[in-house]
Amino acid sequence: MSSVAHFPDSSSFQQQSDDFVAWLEANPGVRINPKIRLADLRASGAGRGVLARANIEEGEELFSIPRSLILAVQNSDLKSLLPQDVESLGPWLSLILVMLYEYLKGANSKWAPYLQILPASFDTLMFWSPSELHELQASAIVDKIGKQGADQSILESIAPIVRKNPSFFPPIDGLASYEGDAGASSLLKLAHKMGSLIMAYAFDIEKSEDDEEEAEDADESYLTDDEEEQLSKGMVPLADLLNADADRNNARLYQEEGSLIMKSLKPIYESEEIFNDYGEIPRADLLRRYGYVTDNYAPFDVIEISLGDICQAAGLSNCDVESQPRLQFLEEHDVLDDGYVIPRPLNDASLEDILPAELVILLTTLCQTPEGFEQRRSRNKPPKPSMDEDQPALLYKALQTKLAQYATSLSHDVQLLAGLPPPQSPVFLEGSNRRQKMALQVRIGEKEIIQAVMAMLNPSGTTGSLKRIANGDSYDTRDPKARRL
Ligand SMILES: C[S@@+](CC[C@H](N)C(=O)[O-])C[C@H]1O[C@@H](n2cnc3c(N)ncnc32)[C@H](O)[C@@H]1O
Repeated sequence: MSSVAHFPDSSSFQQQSDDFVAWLEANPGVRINPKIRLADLRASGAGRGVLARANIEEGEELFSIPRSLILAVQNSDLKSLLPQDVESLGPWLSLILVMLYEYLKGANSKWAPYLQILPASFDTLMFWSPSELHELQASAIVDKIGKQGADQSILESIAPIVRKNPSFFPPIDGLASYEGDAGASSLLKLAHKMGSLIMAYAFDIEKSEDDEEEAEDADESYLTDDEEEQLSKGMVPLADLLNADADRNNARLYQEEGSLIMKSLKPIYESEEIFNDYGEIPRADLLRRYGYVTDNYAPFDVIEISLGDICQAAGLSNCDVESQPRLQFLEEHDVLDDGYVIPRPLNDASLEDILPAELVILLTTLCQTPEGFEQRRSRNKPPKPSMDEDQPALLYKALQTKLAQYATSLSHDVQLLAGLPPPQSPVFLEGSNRRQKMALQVRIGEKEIIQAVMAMLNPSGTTGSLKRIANGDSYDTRDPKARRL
């Protein structure tokens, strides 16, 4: 959630919104439907958002932003100031570099009134302290934050350019340069701020036909089978001020030749909020990427069970492919993963609906008798996924292992949550308290899924038949994060 504390100068919040809208409207090619307005939603923890002033019809244009106004590598003069090809840094790092440049230009940046309204601090997981992250307990999201990797990329690819060009990247925080530990730490802080803005605000920008022709002329042999990888990122003023709340989505951004146009997807009534779509993301991922959660995303929650947990439950001493022939066999057939994602079972979903085929193949392979496995191996074919025999017991045991890694029980967490202010309450949680609450919501969702899947695997609630996978009893929960090499 964007809280009061996230905006640099909260006292001039409204003035900054007004300046931003005035700046937008002064730019040729910008159209803003008078039926919408930029609103202050800080009281509900949502920062700025866009509301309807009047009833809006389905398919109505809400606003149009010319491509030239997108804060993107192509539109910043940085690319002509540096000798190197900025775009070759890739979509993320190139935009981080350009945003650093524009941000450090201050009032001289073409995007100054826009940069001014963007938050200066975030609740995304990248910024959580170790003790705040601890509140997420055994959630697999903790291993997906990627701070170390991001630090390394910034130091390797961005720092040398920034350090070599102090006139384009003037040091801040009273530093003489971005050299040394203090310089590196100041640069990392700034670059993470830009990276986090990109993560929560930027759009993947499809090329306009003109750009595509230019790219073809420049390099006719250019080919890619992963178009998404090639899409550049851009910050689209106003379009990125729409919040999102799962299925409350009522608007979409259409990328047209010269401009990007936001249109309503359904009738929107006066005073209603206009919501974009951030996708069907689990709350853990919403927290990682956007730094907020709402209960409307709960249906998209998932759990991830690691290969290590499953191997442990099966009684294997480790999950090294080299020393475990069954894992090696699956690896050779490209059906072995480090972790398996199980979605929340909704609407009478069956095990077949929710369990990924690779997981069931792994369970089946681990449950085979030595003779059965040898036969499979000699036929050089992984088994067909099936949950007919010992597989449910093995998965049940692995889920028990997973559940035991969370420090508190589901019922304890539900009680804790009940003691906190509800979403619509006037008491608004700030800082670490809000983070704690969001972590609680995430881990409750994950524990609910684990328990629901366990109930599906063992509907009678007995553990009699589960004893068949007996040699896994010695599992050691001190090594929950065992990873395949
Ligand atoms: C694309 S921006 C939307 C504009 C943002 N509210 C602002 O004031 O700058 C995405 C950020 O808005 C906030 N946000 C989006 N949807 C939200 C919601 N339904 N509730 C609370 N915060 C939300 C989150 O902080 C998220 O990282």
